[in-house]
Amino acid sequence: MSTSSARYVSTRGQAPETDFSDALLRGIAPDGGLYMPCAWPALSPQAMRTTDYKTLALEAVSPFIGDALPAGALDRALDRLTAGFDHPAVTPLVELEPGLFVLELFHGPTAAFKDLAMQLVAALTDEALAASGERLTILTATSGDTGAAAVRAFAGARSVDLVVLHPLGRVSPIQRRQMTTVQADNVLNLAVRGDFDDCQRLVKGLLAQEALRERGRLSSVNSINWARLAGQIAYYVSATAQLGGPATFVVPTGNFGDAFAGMAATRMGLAAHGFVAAVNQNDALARAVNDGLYSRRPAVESASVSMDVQAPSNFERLVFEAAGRDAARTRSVFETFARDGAVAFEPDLLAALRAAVSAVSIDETETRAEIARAHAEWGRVVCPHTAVALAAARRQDRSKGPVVALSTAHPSKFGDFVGDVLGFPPEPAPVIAALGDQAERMTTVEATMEAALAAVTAFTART
Ligand SMILES: N[C@@H](CCOP(=O)(O)O)C(=O)O
Repeated sequence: MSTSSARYVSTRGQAPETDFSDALLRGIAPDGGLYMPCAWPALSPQAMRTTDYKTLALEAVSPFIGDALPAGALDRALDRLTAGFDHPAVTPLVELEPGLFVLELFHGPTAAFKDLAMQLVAALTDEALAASGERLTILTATSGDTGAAAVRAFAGARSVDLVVLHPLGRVSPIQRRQMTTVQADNVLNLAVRGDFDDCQRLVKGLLAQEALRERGRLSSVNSINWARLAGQIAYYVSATAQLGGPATFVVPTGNFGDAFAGMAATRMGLAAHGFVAAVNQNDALARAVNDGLYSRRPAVESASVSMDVQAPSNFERLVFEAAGRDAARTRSVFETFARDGAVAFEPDLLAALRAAVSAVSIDETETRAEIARAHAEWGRVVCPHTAVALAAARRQDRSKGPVVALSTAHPSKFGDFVGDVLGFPPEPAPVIAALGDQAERMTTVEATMEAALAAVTAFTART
């Protein structure tokens, strides 16, 4: 394990280099780019041999922290993480049929894969704030799962205020109640009249607001925060260890953080046959990779709500890597996209993007059909996001090795839709069954910076 100081650069190249603690507590670089490690650390042989989640996560994540946090911080954070999971393997790998597996990532406190990194990030944030004596306001956009995981991880945290922006009426009722029924004074839920991309745009805009910054540190726990991705690398290592060799990973994709974490694992030396980003009909990423044009369209509503994203933030990290870490070129791509709503890739960049990931779009009809097929063929009840991944996984060539579809959420978070397809409701996950019937607390705002800023300012000024 490394104890040297891991350093971070911005994908836009106009922010000073920094360490893990600062990258964690900023969330996004001051030039609007995303932090990336200056160099990819190598995974230790020990990390790739063990199936013990805490051991492998310690090995995989510690080089990204170096000596930027107090000694033992990661060890304590991983104890907190693993204690919150209801499966001894934490991320069990299940074979569906020869050569096809699902990696179950939903055994945590909110029954979605976000818990794996969010619990870790919350514990590491506590450690960083205790060391610096600061308070932090966290701003987070969600299409359902991130917000629930963040509320669960940060509710009641002494040095943190958490503001979660979700698109009004566009998350599942369970996802909404996981956020809004938590009675914690340090949590504000904003229901935004817009879509997830509006919420993410507002978060990025709020992070840059001087008026808010003057009142204290601001950060985000979306996957724009490098610490989120570092935490998600571990389960690719775990899957490969459980399998005993490399796989093709099919990742249900929204903000592209999860898929990018897998690619990061391979940069660190993990063997994999490839990555497939499985998107729903919100297919900006698939169109970018398959057609070479990254263009903005309004998000459409789907059953796999957590993937209703048309401007996936982590695509910027992929472009940065594919461009050979050319920050000026990356900046130009994303400034063009922000200005014109579309950017075409030059042939060399497109070839590098395609070498890193392939992308498949699965529509609502196929999602429903896959939920029914998964139940008929394997007796498995799956959530719509997992169904998107499984439908894409069926299209993959298994002759070069096994295919692993990531199962990112428990079906009972989407009980109405899954129940409608199958004709019976999914068995609730214990953490869903335990959801109380407390009154919901949320504030509805327009999708404008003025409205969001006013709500956040009033919240942070409340004491
Ligand atoms: N799928 C997400 C959208 C935000 O993704 P993140 O990984 O960047 O936090 C959600 O469930 O909210």
